[in-house]
Amino acid sequence: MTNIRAIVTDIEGTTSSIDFVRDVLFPYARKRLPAFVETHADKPEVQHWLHEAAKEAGIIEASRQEIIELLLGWIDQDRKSTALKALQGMIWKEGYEAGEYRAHVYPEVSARLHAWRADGLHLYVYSSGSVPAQRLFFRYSDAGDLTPMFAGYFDTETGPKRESASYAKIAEAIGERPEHILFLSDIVEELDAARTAGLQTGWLLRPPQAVPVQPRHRAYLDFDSIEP
Ligand SMILES: CSCCC(=O)C(=O)COP(=O)(O)O
Ligand SMILES: [Mg+2]
Repeated sequence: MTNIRAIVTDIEGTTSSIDFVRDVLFPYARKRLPAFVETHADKPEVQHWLHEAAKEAGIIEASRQEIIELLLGWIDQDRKSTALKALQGMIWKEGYEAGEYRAHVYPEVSARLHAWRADGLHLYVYSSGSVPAQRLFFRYSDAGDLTPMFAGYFDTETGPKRESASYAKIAEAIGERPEHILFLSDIVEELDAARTAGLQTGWLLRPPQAVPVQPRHRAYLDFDSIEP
């Protein structure tokens, strides 16, 4: 890799385990979502995202209960809906602040982020989780508060992660040429989209995943093997 000035990393499957998101965060949000919506539906931000969810599903006239059912179904499908992610983030906040869980990060990640920062690289996050959820995730990580490592955060309000236009927008927002940015993810379609926009790519294949014989992107088992 040459001339990397910025690294943009995905979260789930890249800095952190899919199991933590699936087995801790999603069930926490699922259990509390109905009461959260009933309690906070009068708040403009909550109202906005409930309306966006209904719009996305094409059910504008839906009752509150129908929207709750819709959102619970989306949690089960792991649908990367911007509206669902925003609402999940608000619910997770309560869990982090109550000390119910800490966000998982793989053991080598914190040291690597510190080393890259010390080398003058600028670090960013791009995840389907909402930006507030990303900030909470790294603030309450099991490696301590990692938010000082990151210069900025992007979510699907910038655009879907499998569309190259999203990466072009991120490069513009960061103020770096795409070829000077390394995007890290566990999802090959996201990496394909980033490459189409001109970014360099790194494919995190955390064990027990097998590295294909001819991977479409440079493959890494962990952050220690990445030399930007
Ligand atoms: C940081 S919020 C929790 C993760 C989440 O909801 C999610 O969808 C993560 O997707 P990613 O794009 O990081 O693979
Ligand atoms: Mg991922």
